[in-house]
Amino acid sequence: MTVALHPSIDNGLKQGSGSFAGGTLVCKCKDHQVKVGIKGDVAHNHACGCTKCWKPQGATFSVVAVVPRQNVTVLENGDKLQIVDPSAVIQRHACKACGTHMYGRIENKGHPFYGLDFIHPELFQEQGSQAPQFAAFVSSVIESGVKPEQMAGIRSRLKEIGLEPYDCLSPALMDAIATHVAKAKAA
Ligand SMILES: N[C@@H](CCC(=O)N[C@@H](CSCO)C(=O)NCC(=O)O)C(=O)O
Ligand SMILES: [Zn+2]
Ligand SMILES: [Zn+2]
Repeated sequence: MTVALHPSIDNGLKQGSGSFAGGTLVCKCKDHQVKVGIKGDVAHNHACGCTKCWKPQGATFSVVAVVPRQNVTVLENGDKLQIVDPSAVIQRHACKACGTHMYGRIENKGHPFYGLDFIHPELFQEQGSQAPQFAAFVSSVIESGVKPEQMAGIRSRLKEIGLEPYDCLSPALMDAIATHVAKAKAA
């Protein structure tokens, strides 16, 4: 049986159009849905195995990307949003009714990713946003109940669909974090 990762990638990656102009993220409620407008395409889209990112029912990984925070606007039913864990680095604003995370915001101005919000592109009502580029925090799925002996199958399935598995972030993002830290230390 094929290893299930996430419904939006289990049948292979759907490449982005390369000219996605933005769209609307919609929560899973049947009515009074929370809607969040996003300007422009997403960046650094990835499958994330961490325990904190929102995943649809039954998924092992989330699919999460970043956008500049100024490109994110709550359009409808923002009164249904609440912060999942105010002490977390990424403050995830979730729909109180259905639990879907609509955007995650970093408020710490010293954080390497300050200025970027985390969103789940599968919630776009439009097609064409950037496809996932890699898989992050892969070993962390064990914290959600995956057995260590399942990891070889998970990593090989990720590679098969074109997502290089990393146990933290991708080398490009780890380099960006280290560059930020080095500059902060030098200042
Ligand atoms: N093993 C932990 C890892 C959690 C973690 O560090 N997650 C990252 C990536 S989230 C999107 O890529 C992170 O930056 N978290 C900050 C936060 O969640 O506030 C686990 O699985 O819980
Ligand atoms: Zn909802
Ligand atoms: Zn995560």
